[in-house]
Amino acid sequence: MPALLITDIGTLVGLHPKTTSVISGKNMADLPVLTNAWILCRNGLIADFGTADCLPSGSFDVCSAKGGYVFPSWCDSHTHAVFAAPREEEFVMKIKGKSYEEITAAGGGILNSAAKLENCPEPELFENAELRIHELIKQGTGALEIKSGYGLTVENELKMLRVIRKLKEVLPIPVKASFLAAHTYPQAYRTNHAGYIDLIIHKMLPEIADEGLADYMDVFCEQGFFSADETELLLEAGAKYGLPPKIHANQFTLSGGVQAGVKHHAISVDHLEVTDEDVVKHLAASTTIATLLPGCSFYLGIPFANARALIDANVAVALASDLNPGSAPSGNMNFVVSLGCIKLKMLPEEAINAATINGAAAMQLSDQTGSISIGKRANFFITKPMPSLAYLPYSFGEALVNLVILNGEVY
Ligand SMILES: N=CN[C@@H](CCC(=O)O)C(=O)O
Ligand SMILES: [Zn+2]
Repeated sequence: MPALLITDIGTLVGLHPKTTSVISGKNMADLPVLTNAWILCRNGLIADFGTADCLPSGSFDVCSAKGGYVFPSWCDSHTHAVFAAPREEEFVMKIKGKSYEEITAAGGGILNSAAKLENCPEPELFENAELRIHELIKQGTGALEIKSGYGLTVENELKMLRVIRKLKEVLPIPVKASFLAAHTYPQAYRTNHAGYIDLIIHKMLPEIADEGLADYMDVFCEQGFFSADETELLLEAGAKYGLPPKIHANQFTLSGGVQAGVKHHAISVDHLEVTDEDVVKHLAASTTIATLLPGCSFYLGIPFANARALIDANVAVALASDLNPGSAPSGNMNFVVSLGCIKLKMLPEEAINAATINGAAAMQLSDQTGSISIGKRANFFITKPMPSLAYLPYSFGEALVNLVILNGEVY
């Protein structure tokens, strides 16, 4: 593969040193940039960058950024991107005034997706997801976490995780898999919670570990789903198989999920639409990342997470899409960054750090992506010319990504 030189970059964004793996608190407002820049990609990696007054010499393919901004690819650390079918029937119920809980009680929700997935052959599930993810890549996403959790039986959880494994093999971006059988109780275990937890711990986990199908252990810790005690039991079981936690916590209530996650050294606790001082205190005293999902709040009409309190307490905040058919049907990270600014009151610099380097950290990928640093994967996107950095989140909904470069090649 020939080296690729990108010239005429208006502003090159996110020049954190390669040693910076995560950014917390007030440091999140610091987003180093270089104007009138170039970047050189070799062997799939960032080989060098600099300013237009000292262009590198040698023979390369050359591509002009035409004055646009170059951003490190979005690192979307929380998605449910493998699903069989959308659920726009629930969308219409929602428009008519039904809540997420009411829709779930009426046969919608996670069990609706599980029924659709049960009837979807594995090759079709894979093709659907692959197409969906290619659309996300065109919108700037360059690293992705994907959860199981619409299987809820041994067979169907394995089906989901094998689809994710195949996606890891064929996609040009790094992908991480989280095992989320503890997403809800399947119908057969509605009144036998202990039985389902037993199935997860003694049947699913050993098989998944045996095939190396998951990177993380996930639990939906929420009233009506999995309690904090059940979450702890599941996290302990996951740890025995070497799966660190990344969990759903405090989406609707103070579920105890944050405290359970922190206690078990979670890489991240995600959602946090509901927080209190104790939650913030626990996160501040830990290295656990707070991953906020404003697309879910926007779509469901639930409160937005208190990003300011978390940042003020020196917590590392990441932003992710939560792409799923029930509570966040968009995986467009440009919109997520806009919501981070508009609804979470994050500065553009904070939101961009949250969706790049901190997203990478929430997937333990910041040694290879999430910033423009020599030696990292050459994964970035070029925008149309913009008047300023803040213009990207400001002009929400505008398609600003002009060109995507992955592994040093035009995508
Ligand atoms: N909260 C739990 N899981 C998903 C929603 C899943 C669904 O409704 O299908 C979420 O992260 O929002
Ligand atoms: Zn989720």
